[in-house]
Amino acid sequence: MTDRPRLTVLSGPSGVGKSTVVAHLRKAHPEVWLSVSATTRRPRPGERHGVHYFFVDDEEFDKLIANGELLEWAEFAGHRYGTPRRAVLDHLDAGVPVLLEIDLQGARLVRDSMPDARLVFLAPPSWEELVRRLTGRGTEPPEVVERRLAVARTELAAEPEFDVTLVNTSVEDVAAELLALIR
Ligand SMILES: Nc1nc2c(ncn2[C@@H]2O[C@H](COP(=O)(O)OP(=O)(O)O)[C@@H](O)[C@H]2O)c(=O)[nH]1
Ligand SMILES: Nc1ncnc2c1ncn2[C@@H]1O[C@H](COP(=O)(O)OP(=O)(O)O)[C@@H](O)[C@H]1O
Repeated sequence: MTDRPRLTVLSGPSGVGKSTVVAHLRKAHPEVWLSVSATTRRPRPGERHGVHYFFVDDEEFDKLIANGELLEWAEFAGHRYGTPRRAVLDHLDAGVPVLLEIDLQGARLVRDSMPDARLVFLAPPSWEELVRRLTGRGTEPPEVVERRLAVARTELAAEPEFDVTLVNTSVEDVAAELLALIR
């Protein structure tokens, strides 16, 4: 057995600031490898194929599942999202710390298949602040925001399942705490 670095999974409700924290961390620490997920959702303005996500259609996603190419996958707010298995294992084998930013269902699946993974929950300072961030981001129409907030209520209840909780008050502080956990 090689001495593999640990897999870190960052999860938390939509709009809590996962992408913001991860972007901040990676800017200062590009040595942390962030898995790029496949998704059937359409790109938002500025999102690039292969950088933010691999944007695929339903048929391509079906193939990824059928070929066993996904470490885990889940349906979230009407779209499917999955972690390509090979790249994660290759980076871990090469000694590179790997970070996954995935939803609660995916975090549970990783916990079951890779018990050594460390599960980190990103929590909002308050419910009101979560609503403000998700609405303020302005990337989704009101009905999608509503759907994501409904999911967020159940996701917040799952916090005790995680190894660590970080409260996203300051992006800088949380990114530093996350880095310390990854290393
Ligand atoms: N299970 C799983 N969830 C994912 C994956 N990639 C992204 N997600 C999660 O899917 C949810 C929706 O992501 P997205 O549409 O980009 O919205 P955002 O996170 O609110 O910006 C978030 O909770 C992501 O963490 C994946 O590969 N697997
Ligand atoms: N610590 C923070 N304080 C204030 N606003 C934040 C903080 N972290 C993130 N945000 C803002 O909240 C919104 C949602 O953040 P985002 O990273 O897109 O969340 P997620 O990836 O969890 O869905 C964005 O507009 C972002 O700028």
